[in-house]
Amino acid sequence: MAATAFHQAIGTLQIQSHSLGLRQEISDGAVRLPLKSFKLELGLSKRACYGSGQRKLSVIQASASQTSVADPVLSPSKKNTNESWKKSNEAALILIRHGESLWNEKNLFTGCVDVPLTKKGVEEAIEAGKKISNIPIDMIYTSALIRAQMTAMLAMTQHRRKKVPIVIHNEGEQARAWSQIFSEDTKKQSVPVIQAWQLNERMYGELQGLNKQETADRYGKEQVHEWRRSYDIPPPNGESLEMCAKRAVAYFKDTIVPQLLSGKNVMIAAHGNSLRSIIMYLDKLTSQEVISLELSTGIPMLYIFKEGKFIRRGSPVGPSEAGPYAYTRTLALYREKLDEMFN
Ligand SMILES: O=C(O)[C@@H](CO)OP(=O)(O)O
Repeated sequence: MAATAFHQAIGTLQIQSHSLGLRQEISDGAVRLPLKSFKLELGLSKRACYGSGQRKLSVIQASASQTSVADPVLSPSKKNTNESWKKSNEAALILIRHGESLWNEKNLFTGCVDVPLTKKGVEEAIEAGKKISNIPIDMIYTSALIRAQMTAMLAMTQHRRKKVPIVIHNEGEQARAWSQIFSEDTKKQSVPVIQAWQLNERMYGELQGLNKQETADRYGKEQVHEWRRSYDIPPPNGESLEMCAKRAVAYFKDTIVPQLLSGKNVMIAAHGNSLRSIIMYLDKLTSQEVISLELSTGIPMLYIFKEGKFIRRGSPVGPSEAGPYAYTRTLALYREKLDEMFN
């Protein structure tokens, strides 16, 4: 998939929802919002979809008629692949908070302490992988912490495209030289995994390793809630969400957005607070609104990057359902190609 081809993409998807048979609903059943066009979706409530405890958006019906093919799964030798790909003018962005860690289980402040997943966390990561198994992924970004890396790798074991996630070692000349791949075909069957400390969990300062309940008992619930969820109040000697955002959002804008602009579909596996700061940026949440933003472990969130805008598509539903593929023609076609290739 040529990066330049993406820039040449023409035309926009302005398909009326009636012709697609799309309906959109808030999954608690309380609100139903028929979409007039994809564009209107931009006007949906900012807080419509975060994690299992919150309201979720899901598409419940789709019958898109498909005419052109933006086809990243066709083998490179097949004709029309490049031409077809040029027609795609969007990229998928998947955000996943890691599965439950051993310190989540113990209710300890974790921050930048590098703790692995529990068995439940492993299962959550695998479940998350099933949910995104039909969404194209060309690049993976994880934090430098093992719980996010485990989550990304376990999720990829479920992907139907069966590309191999390969950790990129850029830490020195020798690391680069010794990890080279000498087959272009093999490279095409792999997904680079970039590890970046900037995506790490917020540094929790002197709370790291303390029990959350005991800390609340000692310092008061309100104080601890301020440390945990306010935008600009840091925990003792730690990072506020604002400080975390400075590095996480800067990395997102400087490194990840250019990949999306070039048409690459990206997955980010990171943490409650580094992802809260990125979502705050993507959804233009205020410092007040971000206080109530909670992310569940192992629930993937999907955004479509199109014409320079991020359009939240909600949490992908089960792989057997139409789910988020109904949201865009490109995703629907990608899934159709996977069905052709692997069924
Ligand atoms: O302990 C942590 O590192 C984080 C995420 O688990 O906790 P909190 O929910 O308080 O931000």
